[in-house]
Amino acid sequence: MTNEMWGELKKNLRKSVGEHNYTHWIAPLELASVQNGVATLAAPSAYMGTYVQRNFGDLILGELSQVEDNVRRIEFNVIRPGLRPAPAVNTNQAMPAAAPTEYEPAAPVAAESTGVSAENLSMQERMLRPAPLDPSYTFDSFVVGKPNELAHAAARRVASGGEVEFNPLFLYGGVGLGKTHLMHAIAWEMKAQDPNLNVVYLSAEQFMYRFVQALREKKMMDFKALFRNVDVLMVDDVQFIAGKDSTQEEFFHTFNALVEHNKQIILSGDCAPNEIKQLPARLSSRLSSGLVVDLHPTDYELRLGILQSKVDAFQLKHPEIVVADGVMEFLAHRISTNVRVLEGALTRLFAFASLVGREITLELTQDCLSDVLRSSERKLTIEEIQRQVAEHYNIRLSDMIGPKRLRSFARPRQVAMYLCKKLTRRSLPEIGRRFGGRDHTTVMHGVKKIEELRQQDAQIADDLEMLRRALEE
Ligand SMILES: Nc1ncnc2c1ncn2[C@@H]1O[C@H](COP(=O)(O)OP(=O)(O)OP(=O)(O)O)[C@@H](O)[C@H]1O
Repeated sequence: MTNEMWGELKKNLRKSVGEHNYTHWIAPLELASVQNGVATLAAPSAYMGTYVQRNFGDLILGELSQVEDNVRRIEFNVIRPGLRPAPAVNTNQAMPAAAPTEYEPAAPVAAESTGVSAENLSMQERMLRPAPLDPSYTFDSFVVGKPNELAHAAARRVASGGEVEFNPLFLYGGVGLGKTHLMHAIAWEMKAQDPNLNVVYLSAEQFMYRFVQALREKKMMDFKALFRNVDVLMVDDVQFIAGKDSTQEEFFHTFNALVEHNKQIILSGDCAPNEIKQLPARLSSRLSSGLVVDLHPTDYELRLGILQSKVDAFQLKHPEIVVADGVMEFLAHRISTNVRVLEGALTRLFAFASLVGREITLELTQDCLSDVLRSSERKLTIEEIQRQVAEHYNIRLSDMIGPKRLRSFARPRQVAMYLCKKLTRRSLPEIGRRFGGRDHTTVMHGVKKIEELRQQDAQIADDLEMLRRALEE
């Protein structure tokens, strides 16, 4: 991706986020690299990176993926004072093995904020310096629901210490579903039980970064010794090392040595080990040898529970802010992409409400979050609706679309037409075409009929509500 493309992309962002947000948050960002599906942006401070990630992360990702279709994630690096960011690199370019980088990876925020420069740290501190743990990522703040209950139970079991039962514990799932949160929670819990326990948490990218550093400084023996002496090793986003031959080789040896000594390993990834592309079979089978659990996409109830707990936490700090009825339900319905986006939306709402001193109403929510709501809008297709309705009424899809006028087919057909009209932006003629080439007046009649029945027939009203929920989830 070229600097020109990045410039163009920023112009689009400017339109979406408005002038004020653009000047403060987007304009200072530079694109450092796009590699292996990760776009790295350079921000002047860690705080800025975190803020942008939370509030505009999905928007930026959306724009980036229009230009580079393999971008799945964005990360932020901190520009060290006095250094300009490296020019944006071509995605096809492989990362030079030991290229000196002008950036600190995102994690050294702790060192930065305590004023300790990386150069002054000892070899041991540099190599094993864990990424900071987020104090808010604890078991107490983790909301458990059906989609994550197994992962939560496994994390709790591992955190309770004692005999190592599953090694490694491998947590996987889509973006922003709580993998990192659970890993930090395990680390906090273990440290609370035994403050002397050497728990090292870091991202796979940081593991690679340190490995490359050790190679460059000819400190491989130290690197090996240090990593093999930890009590608990946690590596986030392991898919990152796939295809990086020497890093994955070293990781494999570290992994084996720790397992051999009965040391707990906890890993996370965006998919199951056997689905990680370019990961050698022997490593993938080692990673699958303990307990592999996935975090499923959130459902409506879990999202509502998470929102409730976040609102409670916000209101502890800002008791003056009132959230009107229906706002959380609205957000839980409309933002189903991932929890990070949900949280970002809430943070923005609270910031806005506290600035203007107003109650958080539905209207304010829609105004303040119009960009997030737009980008989270799931584009339902007519086919999806037809399929769901056919399944609900237990009829074949072909009967729903076909010419038969039997009531047992005609009513579900009208329900499906009604939902297509309400939940998609398709025109009546277009809907008619997709229902076996029917005329738009037939669709209009069907929609009207269901609108009437909805008022008179509780069963139809229930069916519609259930179908709408299932489709919007
Ligand atoms: N069940 C939950 N309860 C409370 N907060 C949650 C829950 N799930 C996710 N979150 C919050 O959502 C945000 C994103 O979660 P987290 O960073 O753990 O996701 P992840 O699965 O590691 O994502 P990625 O794949 O991007 O690394 C965090 O702020 C986390 O606290």
